[in-house]
Amino acid sequence: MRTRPPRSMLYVPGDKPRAIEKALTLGADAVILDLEDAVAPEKKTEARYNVREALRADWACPVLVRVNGHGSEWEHDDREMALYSGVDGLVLPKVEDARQLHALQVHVPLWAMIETPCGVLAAPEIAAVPGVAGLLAGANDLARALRTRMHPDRLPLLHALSAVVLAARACGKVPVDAVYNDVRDLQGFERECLQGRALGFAGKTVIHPGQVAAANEAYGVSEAEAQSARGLLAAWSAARAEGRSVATYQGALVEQMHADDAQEQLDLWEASRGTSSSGDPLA
Ligand SMILES: CC(C)(COP(=O)(O)OP(=O)(O)OC[C@H]1O[C@@H](n2cnc3c(N)ncnc32)[C@H](O)[C@@H]1OP(=O)(O)O)[C@@H](O)C(=O)NCCC(=O)NCCSC(=O)C[C@H](O)C(=O)O
Ligand SMILES: [Mg+2]
Repeated sequence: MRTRPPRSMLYVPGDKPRAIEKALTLGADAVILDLEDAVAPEKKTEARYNVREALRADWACPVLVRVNGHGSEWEHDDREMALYSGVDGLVLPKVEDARQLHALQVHVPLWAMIETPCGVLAAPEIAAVPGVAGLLAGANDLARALRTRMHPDRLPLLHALSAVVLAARACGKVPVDAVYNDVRDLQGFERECLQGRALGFAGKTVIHPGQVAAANEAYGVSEAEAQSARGLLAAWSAARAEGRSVATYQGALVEQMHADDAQEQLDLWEASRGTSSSGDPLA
């Protein structure tokens, strides 16, 4: 079966049963049940209980749990509950040191959040840990730590965001972009998706039902893109049949890497046909 990285990963606060129930049907490629920053300290135990119950449900997509941070009083119990309940992966917030991950003896994929200056600087070692499936950028914590402000074009964060993409891609792992805070501003969200895709992210973390479809579309392969990939591959095959390793398609240079990219786009297009539950986006 062809697989694809998640286009959308929906955070759902662990202390909001209504939102958890709703998340079952929203069409996200993955759901992250959150026990960390979306849950107040006095609600941590209740949220962990809710998440344990939620993991029993029949989900159409992989379900991950974001546990509380390394060294927190809740981290151990969160992790044990999630692993015991059959979670599809753990999201680890504010990872700063690969040794933290090497020490974890778990059997599920790890998604490391890069959201501190130390995390950005250690991203290459974190991404290289064998159990790490992907890196998630955390723009809110990064902005706070860098003493910058959230900015429409994200200029102050671009270096860090690109560092996340570089580290993940260098290790064959999945880079996932940060959340967009203004849930009423769909246009701004779509703009940021396009920017994230251009930077090399494979998908986006989202925080509201209204953002899911737009992320799936922005990070998916459109019919027009698939068509163009087919055309490029035909031009490339014709050139190769004549012994050439350079071609043009619609006036632009085509070499092996362009053909590889077009083939990857076509594979993703095929994998994403039908519902989001067809195939495992996190496999
Ligand atoms: C951002 C929100 C607080 C907005 O809440 P609200 O104004 O209540 O939303 P709506 O009234 O528009 O909600 C409409 C219905 O949708 C459901 N809903 C809302 N959010 C979700 C969700 N995430 N998943 C599933 N369903 C959701 C509501 O229940 C309403 O349903 P109904 O009753 O049927 O009308 C809120 O959206 C929210 O809490 N979002 C998630 C916040 C979160 O998870 N935060 C933590 C992750 S982000 C982060 O930590 C950043 C990162 O670490 C960093 O550093 O950057
Ligand atoms: Mg954060």
